[in-house]
Amino acid sequence: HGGSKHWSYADKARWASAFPHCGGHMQSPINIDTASTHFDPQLGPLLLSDSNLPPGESLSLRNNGHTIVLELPENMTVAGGGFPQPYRAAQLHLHWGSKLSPGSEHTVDQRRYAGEIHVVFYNSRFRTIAEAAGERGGLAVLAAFLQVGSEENEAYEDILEHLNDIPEEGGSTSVEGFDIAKLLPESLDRYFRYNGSLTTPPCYQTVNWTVFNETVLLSPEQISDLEDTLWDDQDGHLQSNFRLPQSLHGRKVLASFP
Ligand SMILES: NS(=O)(=O)c1c(F)c(F)c(SCCc2ccc(C(=O)O)cc2)c(F)c1NC1CCCCCCC1
Ligand SMILES: [Zn+2]
Repeated sequence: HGGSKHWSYADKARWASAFPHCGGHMQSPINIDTASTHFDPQLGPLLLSDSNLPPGESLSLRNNGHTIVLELPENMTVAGGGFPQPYRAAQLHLHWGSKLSPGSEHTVDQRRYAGEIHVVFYNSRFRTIAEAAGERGGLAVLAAFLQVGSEENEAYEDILEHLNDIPEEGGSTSVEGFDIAKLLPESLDRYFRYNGSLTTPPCYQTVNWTVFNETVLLSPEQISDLEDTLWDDQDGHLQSNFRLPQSLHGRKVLASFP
């Protein structure tokens, strides 16, 4: 992944020179202007299967210098939601900000949330994610906004309690299986949908994006754990790992709700 060439969020203006797709016309993230979205009744609820991973199953959690990545079993799938075929789970990772400013990737009516979870899937008609990542409709990412609430979020704690094991880039640890669905909003039937890209190099324009309308609440301590515990590959705090909104270039954003 990530290619051999080095990149960082500090030099995101130069990504397109090293990774041509990053200069394309179907890039992510975007600002979602709710007044301009189009209701599409074909966009039914998303159906997650086999997301309740048994505690005996251990998952790898890794600090790759850009985010923390939790590997997911490929028998976990998502279907419905207007997808042509079921998609298999690959990994999930997070985007966050710093104490000074929030760090979601997508914005809604120019509002940026504290953070964002991305659950990455690949189209089951491909054998591997590497193959799917290069094909139109190959990837599907489910995105939900993280907001600061009053209660500790137990599902997120199953991940965040391990951050101290992986402060440095390249660090990895194992996490006991839990219900991955609990990391997403309760209702999977209200979401925005558009065609876009990976939000980091190589920026492949092969992602079917789903951005849930309902947000997920974490405690203030959980958000600050995420902001203050990890280091990137330049010996700086791993913070504000989000790309700025990209132009729609005429793309339509659909909504599963009126
Ligand atoms: N928002 S996103 O989905 O575009 C995204 C990011 F914003 C990301 F920041 C990332 S992490 C950066 C890419 C990367 C770097 C190193 C390693 C490794 O050492 O294992 C792995 C990956 C990241 F991994 C992803 N998603 C990956 C994109 C890279 C490969 C394609 C398939 C998995 C999805
Ligand atoms: Zn992401």
